[in-house]
Amino acid sequence: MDLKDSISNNFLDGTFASHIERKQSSPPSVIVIGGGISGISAAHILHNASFKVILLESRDRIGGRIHTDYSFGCPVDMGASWLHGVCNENPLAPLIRGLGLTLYRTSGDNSVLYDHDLESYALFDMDGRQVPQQMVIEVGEAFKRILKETEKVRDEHSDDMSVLQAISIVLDRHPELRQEGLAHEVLQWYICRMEAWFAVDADMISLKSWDQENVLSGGHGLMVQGYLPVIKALAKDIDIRLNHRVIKISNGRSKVMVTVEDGRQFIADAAIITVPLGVLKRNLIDFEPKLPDWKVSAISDLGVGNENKIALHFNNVFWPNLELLGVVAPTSYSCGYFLNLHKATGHPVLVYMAAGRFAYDLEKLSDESVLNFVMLQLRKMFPHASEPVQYLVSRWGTDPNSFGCYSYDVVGKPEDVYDRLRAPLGNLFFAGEAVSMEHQGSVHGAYSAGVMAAGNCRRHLMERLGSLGMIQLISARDEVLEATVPLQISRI
Ligand SMILES: Cc1cc2nc3c(=O)[nH]c(=O)nc-3n(C[C@H](O)[C@H](O)[C@H](O)COP(=O)(O)OP(=O)(O)OC[C@H]3O[C@@H](n4cnc5c(N)ncnc54)[C@H](O)[C@@H]3O)c2cc1C
Repeated sequence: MDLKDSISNNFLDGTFASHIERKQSSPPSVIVIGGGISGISAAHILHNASFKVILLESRDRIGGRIHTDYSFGCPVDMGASWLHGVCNENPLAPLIRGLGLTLYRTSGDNSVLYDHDLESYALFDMDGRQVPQQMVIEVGEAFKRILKETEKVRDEHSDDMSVLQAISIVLDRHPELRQEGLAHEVLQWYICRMEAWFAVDADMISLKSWDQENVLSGGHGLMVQGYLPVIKALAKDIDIRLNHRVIKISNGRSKVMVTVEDGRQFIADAAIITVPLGVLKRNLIDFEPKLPDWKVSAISDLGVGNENKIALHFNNVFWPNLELLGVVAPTSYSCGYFLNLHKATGHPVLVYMAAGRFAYDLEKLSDESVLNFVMLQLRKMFPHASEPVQYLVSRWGTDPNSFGCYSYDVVGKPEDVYDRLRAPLGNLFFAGEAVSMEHQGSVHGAYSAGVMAAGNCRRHLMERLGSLGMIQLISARDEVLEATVPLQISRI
């Protein structure tokens, strides 16, 4: 590219940086770092507002922690798969219904413990015997009472503690809530489900924060066609550069210069950073000037959990028509469960889900060993289970593009951690699921964070660069209101 091309491109090679003045008539330029839903939504908004936008993504694909795999001949989400909050207030609802995507609702508003209605799962013990449904229901009730009692423990202590610690205090106080034998294993399974929601073990979940999330109404719906169509729709017409791993961000008074792994440099009026918190924690991006201490401490004050999925594709369906098939065990670490995609999508696929320390431990094994382990679990329930014809193993914890699955509140989390994470630094704006105070760890939270960062960046540049009459400002909200088709939900 010659100098002339570089200038007209507006994203300039660093060597020419000192020669460049932004032409009064040219639109402001923004570099978005990270091509997950947060970065893509930010780029989409700014692109529609006639800003010059370039998106730099380290992987060879877009979507980030949304990763719909099609190698089974059907969509399988190896990252996010549920829309949490199947309601019109969900910021993603208009887009999803506009695209005509179907949701399979796995739970209603009053679902027991987060995700699933009791009627649609079966638990088995280590010897493959099904746990009587009455016991599953009774222990579920006991678990709810235990959690209710932990609220008193919370009120009594000014310092935060882990949910596990609080449960143990409650069980000391209320021996009648303790469970023995098989019932104890079922209680561990409920704890395992809770750990899966936060993607960390119960000894790391904050008692003060665990139930403070503003959960949207409408229950939880699986994206039957996968999440990728949402990403593709938002990514349309955006200048996306794959295999561009950002290693350095220099934040000047009027320009931001971004350097990628192979040494190429891009310059724009502002940048929006949406890389995962796990990546920021590893200091894989060099900031110049260095990030202030309050930002560095915010990055370390929020946790990142881990969850992995092992998807199994079979020739035939040998399991019952239920949504979840669980194995109970003496510890929550040893409990496990399979999501039955056949019920939701009609495809013969089971997805084993592992969270917390266990998810990290699985990543120490080869794919083949992981498969062997998961098949052992499955054969506890169904001794004659056939071998899968294909399988997939995720490794979100060690993937250098994510280093974890999503953020969680650590025990003793400072109140203002989200404000500090989100706060811009001059021409640098921060988005991504981890900066979403209300809906952290979710796709819709990441989306909203991207929309918000784009809005803040746009306002900042308009103030800084003067009035931009030529810019046609189209907000996400305007587009959203056009979609009037209802959400398509099965199993209501
Ligand atoms: C296993 C799993 C299950 C989940 N289940 C659900 C669910 O059911 N429902 C739900 O709502 N949410 C779920 N989530 C969470 C949800 O996927 C995330 O909150 C959301 O997708 C995050 O989007 P993001 O844009 O903030 O980050 P990401 O999607 O991670 O995007 C960040 C992008 O930055 C890129 N990047 C990293 N480093 C660099 C670099 N140096 N330079 C350039 N690019 C870089 C990454 O490759 C990535 O594409 C799940 C996540 C996982 C992993």
